Formats: sequence, structure tokens, C-alpha cells
Amino acid sequence: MVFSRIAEVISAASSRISAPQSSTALSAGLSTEASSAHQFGFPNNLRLSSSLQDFSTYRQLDSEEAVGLGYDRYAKQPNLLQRENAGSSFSKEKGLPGGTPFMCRKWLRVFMAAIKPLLQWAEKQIPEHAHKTTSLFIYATAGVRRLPTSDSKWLLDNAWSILKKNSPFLCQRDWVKIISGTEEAYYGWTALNYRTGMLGAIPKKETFGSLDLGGSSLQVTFESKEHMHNETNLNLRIGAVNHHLSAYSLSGYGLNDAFDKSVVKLLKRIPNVTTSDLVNGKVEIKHPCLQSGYKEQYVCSHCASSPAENGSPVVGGKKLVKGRKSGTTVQLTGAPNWEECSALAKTVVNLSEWLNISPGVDCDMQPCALPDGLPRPFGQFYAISGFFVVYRFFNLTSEASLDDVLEKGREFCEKTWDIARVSVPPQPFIEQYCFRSPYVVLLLREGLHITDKNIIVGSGSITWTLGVALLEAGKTFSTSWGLHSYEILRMKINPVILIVVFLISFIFLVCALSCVNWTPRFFRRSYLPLFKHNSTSTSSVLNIPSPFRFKRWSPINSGDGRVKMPLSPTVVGSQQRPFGLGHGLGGSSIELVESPLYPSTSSVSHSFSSNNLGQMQFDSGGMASFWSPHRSQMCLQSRRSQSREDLSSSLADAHLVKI
Ligand SMILES: Nc1nc2c(ncn2[C@@H]2O[C@H](COP(=O)(O)OP(=O)(O)OP(=O)(O)O)[C@@H](O)[C@H]2O)c(=O)[nH]1
Ligand SMILES: [Ca+2]
Repeated sequence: MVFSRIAEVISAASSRISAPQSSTALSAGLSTEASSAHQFGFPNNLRLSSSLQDFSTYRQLDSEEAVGLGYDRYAKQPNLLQRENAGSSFSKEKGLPGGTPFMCRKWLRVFMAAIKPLLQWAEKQIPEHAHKTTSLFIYATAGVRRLPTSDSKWLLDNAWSILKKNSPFLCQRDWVKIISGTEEAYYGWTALNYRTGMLGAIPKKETFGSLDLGGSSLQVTFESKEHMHNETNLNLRIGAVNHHLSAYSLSGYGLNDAFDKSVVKLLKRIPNVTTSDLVNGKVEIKHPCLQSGYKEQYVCSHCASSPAENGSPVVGGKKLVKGRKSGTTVQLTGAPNWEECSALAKTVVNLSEWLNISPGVDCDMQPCALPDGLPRPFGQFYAISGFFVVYRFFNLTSEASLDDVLEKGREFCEKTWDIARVSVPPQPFIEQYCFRSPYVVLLLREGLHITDKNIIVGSGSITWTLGVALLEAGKTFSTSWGLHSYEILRMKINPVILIVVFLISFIFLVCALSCVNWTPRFFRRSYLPLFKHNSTSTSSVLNIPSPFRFKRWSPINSGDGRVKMPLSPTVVGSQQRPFGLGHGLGGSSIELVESPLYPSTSSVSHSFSSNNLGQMQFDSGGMASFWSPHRSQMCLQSRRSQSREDLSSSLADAHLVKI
């Protein structure tokens, strides 16, 4: 999967507003929001999302745009592009994909509809005046990670040149990069627990583990009790709350790679396959997870591998073609057999089947997808991304059980291909869902040994991009607010203590003044308590409902060119919970410290202060999320301006915030 997921994290660098400076952040994951979620009866928080394929190939792209980019062909035959470029590499000596100018142009064109819809979508989310100050990031994950370096570099360089030419946003070359599996895992966990309101909650709440299933890899992240200091260990500090995480990425366990490995397994069972048969694409493979009547060419990317890998798969007693990792075209034919399909999925889940460890690990005895030394998943998990996609494919709600997935999968497999292919909306890889059904269930139950009751299938709109946006925005915010000195302070004083000190001294000041019967003039007029405590919380001065609800930037133009935040925006379908701001404190921040990603000597503090994370709401329009300290005060004002008293107290709070 080359472009299984390009996530653009669009975060507005500080829009330099007269003090206090403010910054907005927006993370753009592709998501089509709630409207279609109702089709599947998903509760409000389960929203559809679309990955790149859907957006670029299956969304109604502007027709001439699609034709212009040659999309109409690819939209109808999703494997066409893969087949046409079987065995080609982007970065042949001449630096052209597939070695020909035509191929280069074609790849660039496809690469362009892939990025262009993202840019067009983001341009609609962010008011034009803020485009120049909005930072644009492109992060690539496992699908690109597993490409040869020359190919991934070619892709990223071209992504960068497309951005330079077509993006109105602020971008830099080093903001177009591949992130590691561990980073992807940690970002996903942050996004999940942010959306579910667990992040930074005070008193501390049990966080959810995240299972993020992609096309090439699976990320597993959870809070661990013991503080194991191994390569999966991450420490995350949010305000006064410390989270000890285990985060790891299982390459080759994504949906597309898993199906590919099922083809490898079947290929290995065919006796006397010659290399020339393989090279000529003459090998026919009968697949028990494909419906009867299915007959298509398939490019198997794991069927041939460079000798450098630990023992390239041997087919029929002969070494496969040596040389670069490249696709091998085979003929797949449907030979549906549910029991054989489930057994095949089980071998794909079992890592020992791939490491030729004899005897292999018994999936019933221990999590057979985990290499030795990886901590076993612990606690309650949200299964997101690819898990959500499989549930949605079979029209299952999040309440459905894993057995329901198996039942739906069995029904789907029993259909003939002609019926099956039109029984669902057009989308990529319809033919693989007969395999994906047993695969995702066995991956959870036998690969990871997570019991059904510990799994919630999460929303499609929770993706790791949201986690990146939080941290990038936090970084942007802390720099844009000129908090360097504060950063230095933070190195020595925990922000929580700092804010407690401020609050106590402010209260003393007010008491002292009231003792001498002196009250400032503007207080005399007000009849309001100075600190308005929300009835639901005594722990924070500023109650920002959690989970944070991002609001699509839908400014109300006051007609005089000034932009005003919508008045008292509604909080869509969420529990009004104060975001734990730390014992009546005005702030908390997310920091990643002591992690293999960042050596503890330079503890990386991704931080943003929830003082300034205004009220954010996801509306039903899109997973566009942004926050703005400046605007949050407006939000707070607008949120609280139900009454005059509220307005004064929020002004007082806002004054406090400015402190
Ligand atoms: N129909 C449909 N399928 C999707 C959608 N999102 C993901 N998928 C399917 O899930 C698979 C994996 O999703 P990706 O978004 O490609 O996964 P990824 O996280 O980018 O993959 P990695 O490179 O491993 O990180 C794809 O091959 C699709 O078949 C979606 O919105 N609609
Ligand atoms: Ca992924």
C-alpha cells in the first residue's frame, strides 16, 4: 500500500495577533462525518472516515478532474494501477517511476488527486486569511515505510514539490516525512484518549488502549502498570498526570499485507512452480477466501523478496527471483471454503509461520502475533481504523460482537463474486473482505489474546493525525506564545505548581483588598462571584468540557470584516465534563518525556495549556479540529454569555487566563 494513509496535519502556526498571540491548530484527517454514520446506526461518536483511497478514488471527484488525472480508469479497477506497475520501482536509475516518462507522469498525476482533495478540503476548513499562517505537514506510515528508501524518497520529494506549487499553506520540506510505527502508535493513543476525554482527566481515569489497524501495519498502545524500560516504553505527562505507555507497531499485520501473506502461503503450497512461471504471471492460485467466479490478476508484493530478508520464501523448491523486493503477478481464482479460509487466516496471524520457527507458536497458548519480549496487551481497547472499516463494510454497529463479524463474513464468502461485488457500495478491495472477516477476529483473539469484552470498535474518525495535531499545535502554541522562558521555567518548575502559586497569591491579594474594604471600581458594579465554578466541577477555574469538541471553523462574519466565533456554540452530544485542569488550576499540558523516540536527556515536551485550549467542538461537518487560545476566550465568552453575570465572570476568568 503505497498511499495507504497520508495524513496531513494542518496546524496553524501562530497567527500573529496582538498580544496575547494566539495560534490555531487544525488536524485534517479524511472523514465524512455523521451524516452517513446514521446509515449504519452508529452512535453519535462513531463517525465514518475515509482513507485516501476512498476520498480520491471513490468520492465523487470532480469528473473532469478525475478523467484529467486518469482516475476514471483507476476508480473502476482499483488494482489496475498496482498491476500496471507490477515490479516497477519509482526510483529506477533514471529517477523515473517504472523507468519511463509516461509512468512518471502517471504516478505524479495519481499522486496529485491523492493530495489535491486533501488540500481542497483543508482550504474549506480554514478561512483564507489564515492560510498563509497555517502549517501543513504530510506524514507517511507503514505503506511508505516498507518501500525501498529510494522509492520513499522519490514519493516524499514529489509530495513536497506538489505542496510547494499547489498549497496555500505554510510548509517545509522536513514537514513531509515518514513517521515510525511507534510514533504512529503514540499519536493514535493520544488522539483516542483525547477524544474520549481520558487525557488529562482529573481525577485520573483509566485510559483506553488503542489498536490501530492499517493497510500494512498494526499499532498497539496501552498504559502499562509496570514501568518496563524497553524499546516500547513511553512516558507521557499531561499536567500532573503521568502515563506509562507501551507502544509498538506490528509490520505486515495491516489488512492489505495480511491478504498478501495469505497469497504467499498458498503459493508456497503449489509444487514445482518455476521461476519463469512466476515471472510470466502464469501461476494460478485457488484462494479459499475468494468467492466463486472471482478470477483476477493480483500483484503479490511478498511473493518475491530480496535475499537480504531472513530467508526469502522458497516456492516449489526453487529460490524466487533474486533482486529487489518487487511484486509478482499471479492469477487468483475463487475457490471459497470457509473452514480453509479461517485456517489460512490463522496461519497469517501466527508470526512463527513467517519466521520458520519450528515448532511454531501455538496461538491458543500465547499471543502468536507478538515476537518475544513485547509486552502483552493489557486493559480495555478501542479497535480503530481498519477494524472500524471491516465493521462498516459488514454494516455492523459498534455493539456487534466478533462472532457477528464471522457470521457476516461467512455469508459474504458464500455469495458468488458477481453478487458480492455489487452488494456493497463501490470501494477498494471488496474481494478481500471474505478474508478480512476471520483475519481481524483471529488477530484480536489469537494474535493478541485480547478477549471480546475488552474490545470496543471505535470510530472511524479517530486517527493518529488528531494526536499529531494536538502535539504540533501544542508546540506551535508554546512557541507562538513566546513561552520559551516559560519553557525554561517548566524545566525547573512543574507548570501545575506555577499556576497554583499564581492562584493562591491572587486570592490572598483579593482577600487583603477586601479586608481594607477596598474593591476596584469595576468590581463595585458587579454582583458576581469572582470565580464562577461550574456546578459540575470544583476542581477547575476554567471548565472546558471534555472530551474536547473541535468546532469546524465556521466564523460568523460580523459584516465589518471582523470574524467572530459563533455565539454559544452547542456541544454536540457530549457529556459536559470539565477538562481536568489540575486542582483548580488554569492549565495542563501534554508532554512526552523519556521515550526511545526522544532520549530522556532532551525530554521532548509537547505541551499546550488547556487554559488556551478553547472549547472545541466537532460538528457534524467534518473532523476538522482546531483550537485557538484567543478564540477560546471568545468561545468561553460566547459559551458563557448566556447571561450578563456569566459574561463578567468569564471576563474575569479571561483576565485570569491572560495572566
Ligand atoms: N472503504 C473504505 N476502506 C477503507 C477506508 N479507510 C481504510 N480502508 C481500508 O483499510 C485498509 C487500510 O486502511 P489505510 O487507511 O490504507 O491504512 P493505513 O493506516 O494508512 O496503513 P499503514 O500504512 O499501515 O499505516 C485500506 O486498504 C482500505 O481497504 C475507508 O474510509 N473506506
Ligand atoms: Ca496506520
